[in-house]
Order: sequence, then structure tokens, then C-alpha cells
Amino acid sequence: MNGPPIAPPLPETAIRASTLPPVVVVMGVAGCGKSSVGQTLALALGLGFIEGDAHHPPANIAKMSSGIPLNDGDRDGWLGTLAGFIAEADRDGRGLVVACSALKRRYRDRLRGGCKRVIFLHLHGDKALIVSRMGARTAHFMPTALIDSQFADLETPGADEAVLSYEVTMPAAAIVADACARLTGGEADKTSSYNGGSAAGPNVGGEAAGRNA
Ligand SMILES: Nc1ncnc2c1ncn2[C@@H]1O[C@H](COP(=O)(O)OP(=O)(O)O)[C@@H](O)[C@H]1O
Ligand SMILES: O=C(O)[C@H](O)[C@@H](O)[C@H](O)[C@H](O)COP(=O)(O)O
Repeated sequence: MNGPPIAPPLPETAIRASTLPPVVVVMGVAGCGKSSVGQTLALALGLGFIEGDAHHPPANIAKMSSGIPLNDGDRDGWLGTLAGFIAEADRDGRGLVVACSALKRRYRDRLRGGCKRVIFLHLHGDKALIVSRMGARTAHFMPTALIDSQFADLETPGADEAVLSYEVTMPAAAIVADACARLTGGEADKTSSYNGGSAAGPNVGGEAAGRNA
């Protein structure tokens, strides 16, 4: 009897089978490495890169600079702008890398809403280490004092989200090499983890598997 498959195909397999280049959102709290990893990943994949920080309205930058955390309302228009870039890439069949904190589940839903190819690359790690990296940055608007609010807002991606997760103790080059391998079908390092999610969830794997079945 021909019924639906009992187990969905692994999303990682589906990503590899996709004929379209990936759309990756590098996410995580301030100072986790989104810009560094995102830029290098985009270069390695030959894709465009969008720095989310460059699209905050001046009022958001002023707020963070003065030590006040952003709230959902502050982030609304900014997320809309970034979701627009992603939807445009999807319409054109282009790949793209975006650096965006995407701290909450509903923010990620907004970003992937216009593009079923979105994969989140979550950089996570110890708060003290991240604070020390933030402190070593020069000429950056984000005060280290806001790190507690960033961790408080962070909703770690769930098992039903398409996400590659990396511990920030890994060198940025190693993160990029592993992510490239996973996204393009090469050999991947065993030290990272991949959360594919179920075919029923709003994940890239299920959609891609459907398109390519
Ligand atoms: N994996 C890493 N290992 C060591 N240092 C890193 C790593 N990723 C980023 N950094 C450094 O940490 C600081 C914060 O990184 P950045 O890319 O600005 O983070 P974000 O964009 O998330 O705020 C920078 O000085 C960067 O060079
Ligand atoms: O949603 C937010 O609260 C901000 O977007 C924040 O998460 C982001 O990280 C800042 O723009 C700081 O910039 P860096 O992440 O580059 O430190």
C-alpha cells in the first residue's frame, strides 16, 4: 500500500538536495559573533551579506547606546525591513546571509515568513566570554551593560526550527567551514549540532523536501 512516509526525510538531507542557494540568518545575543561569522560565511558561500545593525533606525541605536534595551515595538519595523530583504532574495531565487539577533521565536517566524529556505545559525555561549569580547570591541554602540537583557530575551531555537548551533568557543573560521560543509553537502564537523525539526513544523527541511520530492 502506498501511504505517506512514516518518518520525514532529514532536513539536513533536504537542504543538501535543494536546488536553491541557502538563506542564512546568523543569530544570537550581542557580541556572539554574528557580524564576524556572517561576513565570512557570505564570502565563503559567494552570497550577499546584510548587517542587521546597519538597518536599525537611529532611535534604536540611540536607545541601545544610552543603555536601554530594545522592546518588541522598537524591533518591529527593523525586523520588517530585514524580512523584506529575505523575501526579496527568495523571490529572486538568491541566497543571502543576514546578521540579526533574532532573539525571540516570533522574530524568527517573522524573518522566515517570506522564505521557507531560511536556516538560522545560532551562536551561543558563556555570558562572561561574550561580555569580554564585547568589551574588547572599539567604536561599537552596544554597551556591555545590555548583555543581561539580551540573554533574558533570548529564546533558544526549538527542535522544530531549522537551526545550526555553534558554541562560541569554536574559532570563527571553524564555524564557517563546518556551516559551509553542512549547507553545501560536504563533510561536517561533529562538534556542532543540527536541529532539523519535524516535517510538520515550519522548517526549511520539510518545505525543501516537499519541493524536491
Ligand atoms: N568565534 C570567535 N572566536 C573568537 N572571537 C570571536 C569569535 N566570533 C567573534 N569574535 C570576536 O568577538 C567580537 C564580537 O563579534 P561580533 O562579530 O562583533 O559579534 P556580534 O555581531 O554578534 O555583536 C569581535 O571582536 C570579534 O572579532
Ligand atoms: O534586538 C536587539 O536587541 C539588537 O538588535 C541587538 O540584539 C543587537 O545585537 C544590537 O544591534 C547590538 O549589536 P551587536 O549584536 O552587533 O552587538
